[in-house]
Amino acid sequence: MPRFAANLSMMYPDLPFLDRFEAAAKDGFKAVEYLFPYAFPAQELVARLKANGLQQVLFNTPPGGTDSASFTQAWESGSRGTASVPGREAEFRVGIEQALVYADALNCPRIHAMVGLRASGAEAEAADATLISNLQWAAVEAAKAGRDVLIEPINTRSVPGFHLNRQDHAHRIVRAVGADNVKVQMDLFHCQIVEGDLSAKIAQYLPTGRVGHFQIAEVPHRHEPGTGEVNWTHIFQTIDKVSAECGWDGWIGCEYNPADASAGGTSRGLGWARGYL
Ligand SMILES: O=C(O)[C@@H](O)C(=O)CO
Ligand SMILES: [Mg+2]
Repeated sequence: MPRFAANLSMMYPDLPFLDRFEAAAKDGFKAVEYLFPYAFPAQELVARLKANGLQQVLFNTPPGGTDSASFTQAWESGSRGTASVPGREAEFRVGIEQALVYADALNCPRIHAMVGLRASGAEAEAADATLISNLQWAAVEAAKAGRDVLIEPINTRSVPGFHLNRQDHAHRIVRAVGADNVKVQMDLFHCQIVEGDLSAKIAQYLPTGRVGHFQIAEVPHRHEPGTGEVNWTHIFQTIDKVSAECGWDGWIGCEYNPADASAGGTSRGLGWARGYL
């Protein structure tokens, strides 16, 4: 059966961030993910996980910057990662180091290194070369700590200018990096917008052993499954069937904005997940 993690950056928007752990646990989640932990002391987050019987299964490396104040600033000023951006290798390395410190404290097996935007006119080949060499360095550092590093194709409707948009591109990069602990974060929201053909893509990529994590949200609006164009029953059955065949036992992050953002709206919107949580 698919295992779902609550994405605390998007779900429970009516609650302060630290209170979202308890809300997710009360709704039956056993795991959480979110964008960034850096605004909080790691021990505060560990306490919330422990108190609510939750595992941390994913978070992102900083989007740019060189210390916790500039991480937030980088996100607010539109930086969406540095992994593929020539000239920002030092920021990338600081980000990986910082993420590994938190991953250790939170006992989180994987981190997502956001690939970044490509400036108009910048060479795609140069971005790919930077991405591969940054990931080769990150793979060694993460392996010492027993962590995986993920890259995620993101659609350009949501993030104009994002360098990595397609699964085949991401898998080409991962193969070129050539490290067992560098994998793809397969977000089916982005995949449906850019490529479609979700079941075939799951069946193609999951058995490669190079999919480290799934995320889901409905399309066209990034809301709960069941509010738009995707047949989620079929998708979850496909993930289940292919996982059973290839031995994949990862998590599916619920990375959606609840359609009802008012108090209690996230929990009321979990009808789609009742049989799974
Ligand atoms: O899909 C997304 O947007 C996220 O998984 C992310 O990491 C950053 O935008
Ligand atoms: Mg995502």
